[in-house]
Amino acid sequence: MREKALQQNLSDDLAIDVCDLVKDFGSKRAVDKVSIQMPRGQVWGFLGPNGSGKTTTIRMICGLLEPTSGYGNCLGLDIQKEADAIKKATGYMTQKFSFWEDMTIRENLAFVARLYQLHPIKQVVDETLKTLGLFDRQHQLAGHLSGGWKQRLALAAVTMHNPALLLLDEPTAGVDPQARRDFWDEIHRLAGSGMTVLVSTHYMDEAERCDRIVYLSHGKIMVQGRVQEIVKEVGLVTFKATGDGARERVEAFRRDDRVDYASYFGAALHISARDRQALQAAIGEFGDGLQWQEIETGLEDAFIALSQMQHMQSNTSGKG
Ligand SMILES: Nc1ncnc2c1ncn2[C@@H]1O[C@H](COP(=O)(O)OP(=O)(O)OP(=O)(O)O)[C@@H](O)[C@H]1O
Repeated sequence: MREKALQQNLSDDLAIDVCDLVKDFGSKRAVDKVSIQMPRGQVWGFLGPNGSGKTTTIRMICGLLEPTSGYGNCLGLDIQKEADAIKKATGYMTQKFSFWEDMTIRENLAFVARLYQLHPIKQVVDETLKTLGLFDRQHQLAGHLSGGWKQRLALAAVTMHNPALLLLDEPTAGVDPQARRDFWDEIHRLAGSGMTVLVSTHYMDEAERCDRIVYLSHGKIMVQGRVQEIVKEVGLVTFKATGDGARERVEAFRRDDRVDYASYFGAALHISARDRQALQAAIGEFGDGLQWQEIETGLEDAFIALSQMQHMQSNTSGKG
């Protein structure tokens, strides 16, 4: 009854408007009271460690999985009562999107066009091939394509019916950097034409290309906002050290409780903490002989620190 009353507060102006979504698999809570209010026409990134609940949330949003509790709308449609209409109005690219490998690109797309009852098939397929830059390869077998072209074919298949919302679950996993960049150009082109895109990813450069980020951990939203807002909210101070022996000091800093995060990358040691004084004290103790410089905290540093903090919190509450 209460949910029904609350349901009336959902906004049709939002592409996704879900509240307190919970999903339990047996005794395991995969998604824990997730609420997302996403305006139309934007590109949002869905981030979080493996198993944090991204796929499960996406599947509930597009009506493929019934929530244990919670409610919401997707494109103004009730995620529980209007799942069929949502499926028609969305494009969902799963992590293991599959094709008929022994069929050509054109044949695969024609098959999808028939599934969606798109007419006239030839014209729809021609347009899709041209828009996605697949026309010259239309007669290649899907099974012979490289990872990047396979993902492009998958994108063609899920956007062919011109969905209002595109849900992409780690679409560029295992794809080389140039192909990832091309894929993201396509995503922004689609967003420019009015499509709303929610994309889960583990890549920071991709996260930085999103209008907003939602970061999940253990089924809960830990933080959301623009990249800069998130970095600020995590509130880390970061120092970078170069010089002989920088790499060898990583372990010492990692073991130190005053340091939230230590890592070696870009030929430099990076250490971060929320407590500046504590961090400087640690540098004073273990950082001798290195060249230190304070730098802006990157998104990756912020996320790794977040997941480590969350990990420590759950260990502590587990012990309690
Ligand atoms: N059908 C299922 N039955 C039981 N447990 C499940 C099922 N689907 C997901 N889970 C569990 O729910 C949790 C969240 O999984 P989910 O796939 O949503 O995470 P994810 O953030 O998408 O992970 P990844 O980044 O690895 O894709 C995991 O612990 C997973 O093992």
